[in-house]
Amino acid sequence: MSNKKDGAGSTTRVLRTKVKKKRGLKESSRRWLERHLNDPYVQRSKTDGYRSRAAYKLIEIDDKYRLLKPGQKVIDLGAAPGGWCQVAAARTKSTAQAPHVVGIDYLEMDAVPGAAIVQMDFLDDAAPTRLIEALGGEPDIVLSDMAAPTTGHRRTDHLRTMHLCEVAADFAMSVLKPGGHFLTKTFQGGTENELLDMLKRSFRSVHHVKPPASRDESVELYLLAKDFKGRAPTEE
Ligand SMILES: C[S@@+](CC[C@H](N)C(=O)[O-])C[C@H]1O[C@@H](n2cnc3c(N)ncnc32)[C@H](O)[C@@H]1O
Repeated sequence: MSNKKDGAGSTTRVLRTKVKKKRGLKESSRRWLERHLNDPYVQRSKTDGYRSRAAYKLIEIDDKYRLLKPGQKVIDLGAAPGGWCQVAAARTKSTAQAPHVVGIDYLEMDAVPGAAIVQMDFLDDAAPTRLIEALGGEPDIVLSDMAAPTTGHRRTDHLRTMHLCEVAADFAMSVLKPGGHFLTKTFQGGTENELLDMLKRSFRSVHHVKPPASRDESVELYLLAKDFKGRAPTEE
């Protein structure tokens, strides 16, 4: 995959210029930028043409659990800048003309070949309908890498991201095909156990995953719920 086609290297160029200038950058920000730029996954993503190092988290999880298959329909929640969409589109590619991957983010992002992008807040009441319309049917897989913008207050950040995770789980259980899968970012500590119990009732296998690309020092974890049991038939 060429990074010239979709500008995967442009963010890094801007960051490198900032590090070089150093003046005006706080010490902690400068350290973060240096760590980011020296990160082997960041460097690999430039060579491989992925928009984000996050792409490798999905690649590693999918290589291990074999979720994505050609012809499947996928919804990617919190898609920008598009790394997961790139991986999902490549791994579900089939002869069908219609996009089989739909990503949503409130941030603007460049088009991803093989994926349709909906720019809106996933918490908007209209988002589920927009996503299903754009996909043209129910998904086989719902992915969520959504993270709330950080406030600096750890507990607040945790609660806000866990809320996104819970809304994503409700959405997945209301739209997935029987046998479908749900993968979501979550955080270590407390709340996710309630979510775990809810998912265990609806999926045949549920467990936490920490892919090697997720930094050891990060409290981030992924929750993988496989083989959706399906919804109870609605009463007439
Ligand atoms: C960690 S990034 C996702 C990276 C992406 N998986 C990739 O591979 O490029 C998290 C994204 O979640 C998005 N997000 C957070 N809350 C959201 C919401 N309520 N609706 C839509 N997107 C949201 C953020 O804008 C951000 O782009």
